Amino acid sequence: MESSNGERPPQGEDAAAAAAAAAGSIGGYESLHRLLESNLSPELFKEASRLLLGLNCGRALEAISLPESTSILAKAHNFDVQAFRFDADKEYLRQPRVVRVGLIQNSIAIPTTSHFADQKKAIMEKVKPMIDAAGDAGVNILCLQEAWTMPFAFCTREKRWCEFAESVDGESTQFLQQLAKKYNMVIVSPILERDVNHGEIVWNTAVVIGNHGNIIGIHRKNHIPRVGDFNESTYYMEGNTGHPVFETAYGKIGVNICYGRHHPLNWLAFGLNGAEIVFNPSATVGELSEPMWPIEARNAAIANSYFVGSINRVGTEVFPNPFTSGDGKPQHADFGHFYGSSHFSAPDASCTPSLSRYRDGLMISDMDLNLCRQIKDKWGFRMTARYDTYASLLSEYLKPDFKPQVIVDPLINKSV
Ligand SMILES: NC(=O)NCCC(=O)O
Repeated sequence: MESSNGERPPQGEDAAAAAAAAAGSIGGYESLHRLLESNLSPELFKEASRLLLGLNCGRALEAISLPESTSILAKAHNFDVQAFRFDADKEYLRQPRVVRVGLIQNSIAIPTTSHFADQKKAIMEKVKPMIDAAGDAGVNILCLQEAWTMPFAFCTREKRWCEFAESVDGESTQFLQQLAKKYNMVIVSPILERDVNHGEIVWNTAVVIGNHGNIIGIHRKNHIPRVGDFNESTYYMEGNTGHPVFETAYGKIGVNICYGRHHPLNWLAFGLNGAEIVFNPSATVGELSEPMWPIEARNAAIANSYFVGSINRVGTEVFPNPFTSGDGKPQHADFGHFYGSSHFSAPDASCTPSLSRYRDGLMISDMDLNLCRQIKDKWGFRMTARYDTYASLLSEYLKPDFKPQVIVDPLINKSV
């Protein structure tokens, strides 16, 4: 059946998703992939997928099957699960290094007007079955979304939301440490951090928890947005942890938190430090960034010969007090639609389809990390980069008397 605007409503969705679509929500179609799948012939869909998602080792990415318990949890708790496999070529001197990696995207659990303690508890209760599903599926490294323990309240500029901040070894870390140990899984936990040893200031931080439940280290968000309603500079400053790469039991990982994905040199720095997988836990809305979303992480994976796991939260979060965007438009009480669409990108330019644009989800991928070096050998980007010239340009640029290297056409004003 077609709607009045000629679009087919989503197929096989749950009631909430169908209601969102019927209401004309920007959530509408679940993903580009599913939109194409439901509208193209199988033959054309295969070709469109090849063009959009690329090929891995000359083939379309294969879906992998997961244990029944994962599907049961997904059904019972109404989240999307998708799982794929990235291969690498066979090598004679190295065994394959296959790791199973997971990404979790979710909406908040109860209204932002609820007691803060209840909100946090409800989110943790909501995310727990998704972590259990990842654990049951044998995920080795799991990453949650940016500031996962709270609504993304920074649009409001109200300081009371700072109450969600926790010390690095606080409540959410302790909760995840048990699960990391239980499932022998590395967990990346992006939170609002309260730095108790430095004047109780607040940071946007990812805590990296090892598979023994130990805290391996932290990374603080390097680039703080000042765009649209993303007024995060009201709450925390640019991070002071550089570009650490955490060598875990399953591979070398980095975390490029949200807005850092717009900065190619930020991605580069994790690559120079040897990352094999970089996570990009995010919170971003459709009107602002959706056209950029499938491009930036994928480009970073290609340019730096590593895998990228991109995560965005889901849903529309409505806040108690309206705020303005400082653009002369009417005040409003929500950011807009967080469009989910979490996915993986690989160094060979292939990528998975995305999770739902409006449902909670768990994306799982097996990835042979040998692909990183194979692609470095094939394309030689590290070898052909001109780091010396970039470094000297950057050091000149930082000087107050920097002059851009522009050669003006002496005939620029001459009429023809
Ligand atoms: N959380 C965050 O940094 N959002 C900024 C908006 C964007 O980068 O799309």
